[in-house]
Amino acid sequence: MPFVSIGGVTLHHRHGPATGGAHPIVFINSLGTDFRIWEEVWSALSGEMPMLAYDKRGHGLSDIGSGIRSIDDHVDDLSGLIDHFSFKNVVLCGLSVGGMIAQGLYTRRPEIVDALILCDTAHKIGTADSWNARIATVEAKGIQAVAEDVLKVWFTPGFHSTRSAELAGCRNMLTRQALAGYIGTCAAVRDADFTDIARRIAVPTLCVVGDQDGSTPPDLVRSLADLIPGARFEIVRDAGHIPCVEQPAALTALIRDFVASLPTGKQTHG
Ligand SMILES: O=C(O)CC1=CCC(=O)O1
Repeated sequence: MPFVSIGGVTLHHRHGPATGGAHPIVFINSLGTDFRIWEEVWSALSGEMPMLAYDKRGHGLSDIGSGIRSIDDHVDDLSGLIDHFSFKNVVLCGLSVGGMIAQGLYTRRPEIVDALILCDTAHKIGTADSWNARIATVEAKGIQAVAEDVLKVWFTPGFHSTRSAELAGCRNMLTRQALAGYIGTCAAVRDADFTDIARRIAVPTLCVVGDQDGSTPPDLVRSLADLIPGARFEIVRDAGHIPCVEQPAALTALIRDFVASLPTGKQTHG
């Protein structure tokens, strides 16, 4: 079964065959999602590079361990998981809070990270007031009470009107997350500010965003790219906050092209 205990936290993961490519890629999912959001990207890239995806603490089938105090708790788990699989020269591909976790891991262990793909993420997401309001609503009424607003930022109006089964499945995924995992991760995002960290990123970085992302809009993601020396910035058309679900082919093409452009040995700049 695809479970491993890292520092006492049971993590649910998916591990692709260690074939092809000099760079293993590790997918890190967003708030309220589990690693199934990468399914179509995973299938398309399968065999091209070693791959790892996992449910972060308090999400999907992973445990919450001792709780979530900050992004650092998620970084602890990711660090241990990468060691468990003896991955080196890693490309971290993080979506939203997953992008913050990627930036956190790079800062802590730059020697194992060769490149970053920062998807629909930023150095700072939302405001303390917006996160506190969401936390209060979820504490009082459950995730269900914020689900329709969240789904509006996750996906474009076109997705809402034409892909009703996927929308329903994603609603189920969101509303069935563990309350403590969801609330703890909301608070971790609220308290995170990676502005100074982003300025010091010295590995090749691709920042990518859906053109209709209502959570981390293109201008915000562009401002993240502007902070990171040499970062590439790309927009995925007809996508909201989760292009790996809404436009997996376009995102896969960007990932494939970026990974192919990486030198086989680590190269830093900045
Ligand atoms: O759920 C949202 O509002 C979008 C989001 C913000 C941080 C994250 O990981 O997802």
